[in-house]
Amino acid sequence: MQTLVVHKQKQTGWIRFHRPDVRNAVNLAMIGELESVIREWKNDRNLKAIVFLGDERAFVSGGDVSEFHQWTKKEEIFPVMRRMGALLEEIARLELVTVAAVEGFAVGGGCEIVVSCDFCLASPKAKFGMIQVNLGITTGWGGAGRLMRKIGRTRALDCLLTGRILSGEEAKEWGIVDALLPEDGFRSHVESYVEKLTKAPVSVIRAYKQVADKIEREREQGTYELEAEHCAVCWESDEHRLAVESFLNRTRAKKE
Ligand SMILES: CC[C@@H](C(=O)O)C(=O)SCCNC(=O)CCNC(=O)[C@H](O)C(C)(C)COP(=O)(O)OP(=O)(O)OC[C@H]1O[C@@H](n2cnc3c(N)ncnc32)[C@H](O)[C@@H]1OP(=O)(O)O
Repeated sequence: MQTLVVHKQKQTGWIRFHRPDVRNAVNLAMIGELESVIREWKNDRNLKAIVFLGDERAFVSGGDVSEFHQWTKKEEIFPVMRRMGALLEEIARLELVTVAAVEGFAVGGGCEIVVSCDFCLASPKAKFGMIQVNLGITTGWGGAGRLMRKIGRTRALDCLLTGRILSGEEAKEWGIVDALLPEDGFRSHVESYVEKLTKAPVSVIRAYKQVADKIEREREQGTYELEAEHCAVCWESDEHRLAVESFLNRTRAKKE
């Protein structure tokens, strides 16, 4: 694997996003690797949980702005958005406890990954934001619908429309983060927390996850296809093109 570091420990699978030079941005290689780990682990009847984590600087900084900008037409970007949206839907529906453990930035698609997990554990230094609006686009991976279901329509619309960045503490107050864990020894605190969440037998965990999934299905359809479509339409706009150019020029200018 080139973009992920994965291992199993006891009955928990650990997936660490690992593209540190671009703050763990999601590119096509990462989507492919994530699909293959999830599809293998979802059939492991011994596994109880999956923990997603990044590093101290970033959990995930969203889609890879440079790589994805080879595609400028909605017909080109829509399949990429829908593919990642479908993967997050699969993650949300796993019969395993899923945990996002966040130390640094979880922005854009990174925040969409967070809200597709059952739990979010964060360091006080973590930062969360649905910042897609700053690029003149919407969420493309189903995160808007999930955020609305998780923290309520008004707070979610505030995050989505303003692109505000929430600190770990604010995100806890807003309902995105379930527990704040100390920055020092963050990973071992995550391990202990996950150990408590996974005391139950596999059959109990799977049963409760089935119930949670059934309730979610009955309440409403997932919105990832709709979001992928909206995002693909916004992708073609001048606002988006200019915002991306400005982000890429900013990082180029820092190097000069
Ligand atoms: C496309 C899918 C869509 C969705 O459906 O949701 C999205 O995800 S849209 C949102 C895309 N993400 C962003 O716009 C975030 C961009 N990144 C940042 O704002 C910042 O990098 C950060 C995450 C707040 C971290 O800031 P900082 O610690 O100061 O790092 P730098 O900004 O200096 O970045 C270091 C390095 O990494 C590159 N980088 C960062 N994020 C991305 C990214 N998402 N895609 C590609 N590259 C990224 C950045 O260009 C720097 O590169 P170098 O200058 O070459 O070192």
